[in-house]
Amino acid sequence: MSTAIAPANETAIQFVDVCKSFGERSRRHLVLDRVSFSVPKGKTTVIAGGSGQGKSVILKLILGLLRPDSGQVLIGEKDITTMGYKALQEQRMRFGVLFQGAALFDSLTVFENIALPLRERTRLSDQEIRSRIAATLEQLELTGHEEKFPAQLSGGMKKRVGLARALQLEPEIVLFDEPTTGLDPVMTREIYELFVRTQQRLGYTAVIVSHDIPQIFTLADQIILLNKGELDIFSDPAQIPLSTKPKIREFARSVMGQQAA
Ligand SMILES: Nc1ncnc2c1ncn2[C@@H]1O[C@H](COP(=O)(O)OP(=O)(O)OP(=O)(O)O)[C@@H](O)[C@H]1O
Repeated sequence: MSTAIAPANETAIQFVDVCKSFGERSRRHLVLDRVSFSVPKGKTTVIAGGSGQGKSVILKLILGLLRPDSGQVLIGEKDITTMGYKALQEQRMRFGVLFQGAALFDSLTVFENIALPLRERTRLSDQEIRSRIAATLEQLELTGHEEKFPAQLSGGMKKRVGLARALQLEPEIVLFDEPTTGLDPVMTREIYELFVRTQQRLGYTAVIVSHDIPQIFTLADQIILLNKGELDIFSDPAQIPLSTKPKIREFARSVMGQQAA
């Protein structure tokens, strides 16, 4: 459990004493045990931890797709755990989401894939859509690829198209679930650098669930490590190997290699 809570006006997301378990009483599996943390506005936060530690559960709680057993999940200053369906739907408009596979439509060009949320959710003219997409293509180094189909793109380009699409409705918060799955370490690093540059330029809040250690750690403003229902928060990756908790030091040794020496 951690209590590193920032002032509300600087906070995009806040978990307060959140418990989440699954299963019947006799076989109850406690995944999050009174977890508290804040995600600062306009920064990049990484959530890391071993398999099955609850990283995806946290993303689903943020999106209101799961409700906690107890505790509060605040987006800005609104507690979403008590919201009805309609309010939650409106709330989700504030989010952009980028999942593992980027979920592109194979039969649509890059341009049409990126235009999809604008066509479905806005009344922008074709001209406005074209100019908005041109700006995003440039930011994500995709200019010149707009008429290609997903099958013609490299893995890294697909991820960039996925982010371009997630950014079209100008979200305040972008959630990434293992966004570099399938990429080699060099490409992973490049993609994260581009993602963090884009986040800094546009100013949204990024929450990244990732196994890519240490590549992403050195780029993040905040790192949340999840371990057996508890979490630890670091603003500087160099502090991880210096933790007073033996389990965290062990984690640092096993995944951060020489950095932990
Ligand atoms: N809907 C659900 N019903 C029952 N158990 C669930 C459900 N969702 C998650 N869990 C359990 O909660 C635990 C955490 O799952 P979660 O998917 O958040 O892990 P993770 O940290 O994202 O792991 P990975 O890195 O392998 O994706 C797991 O034990 C999982 O089986």
